[in-house]
Amino acid sequence: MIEIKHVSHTFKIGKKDNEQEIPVLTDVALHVHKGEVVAIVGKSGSGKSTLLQTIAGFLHADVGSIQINGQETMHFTEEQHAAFRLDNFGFVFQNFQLMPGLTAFENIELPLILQGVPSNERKQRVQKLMEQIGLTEVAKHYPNELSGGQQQRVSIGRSLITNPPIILADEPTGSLDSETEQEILALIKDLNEALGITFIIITHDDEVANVAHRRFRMHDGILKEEA
Ligand SMILES: Nc1ncnc2c1ncn2[C@@H]1O[C@H](COP(=O)(O)OP(=O)(O)OP(=O)(O)O)[C@@H](O)[C@H]1O
Repeated sequence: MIEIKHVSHTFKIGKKDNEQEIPVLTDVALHVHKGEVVAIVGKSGSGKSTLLQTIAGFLHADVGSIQINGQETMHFTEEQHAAFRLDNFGFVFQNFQLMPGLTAFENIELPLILQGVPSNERKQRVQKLMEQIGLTEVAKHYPNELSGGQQQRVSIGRSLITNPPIILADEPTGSLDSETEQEILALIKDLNEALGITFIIITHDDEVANVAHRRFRMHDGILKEEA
């Protein structure tokens, strides 16, 4: 499903005559099977988010190969990446990144509008998904009227509505208390088991990493699988 080989990336900062190089990914390899939950743990600044951005095509790594569903994405144009992302990935972030002026329902509906799905079909799909993930009661609420856990459910709903095979989650429970964290982890587990969705989860937290089938550790840009 995801096959990453020999991916390296160095950020260059400062002016040309005084350029500083920050190596962030070094010869990274990662193979994720369909239906797996994989956790990437590691200290702040170790390169976890950079790897996720590289997989999603928000950032172009200097070298290496990234194959997703059999397609090499390293040399995609921006347009190709954008189209590929919409079909293949859902994103979940620590700070939810919901649109404050849209209701829970409208936030989840948004990716379908971007995909050009007709209004009737959109409403049906959003309603069905909101029932599945326990959000019907808050459909008309705005993000600032929701608890952290509810906001993260909405953001998971938004990531799922286009039926992507892969969800990339960057610290999905990072802003939640431990009880709400457990709820969200249970939801991730259910979605993986019921729908076979593949998850790559970045986390600092061992509790979160425990839901994963396999765990990798990033240390100074080097990724290693842990036993
Ligand atoms: N756009 C950028 N330009 C220059 N350096 C960057 C850029 N983005 C990240 N870095 C640097 O790359 C390194 C890795 O950052 P990254 O965000 O991938 O780490 P992380 O493991 O995800 O950390 P955190 O858990 O704090 O998000 C850090 O030293 C960071 O300062």
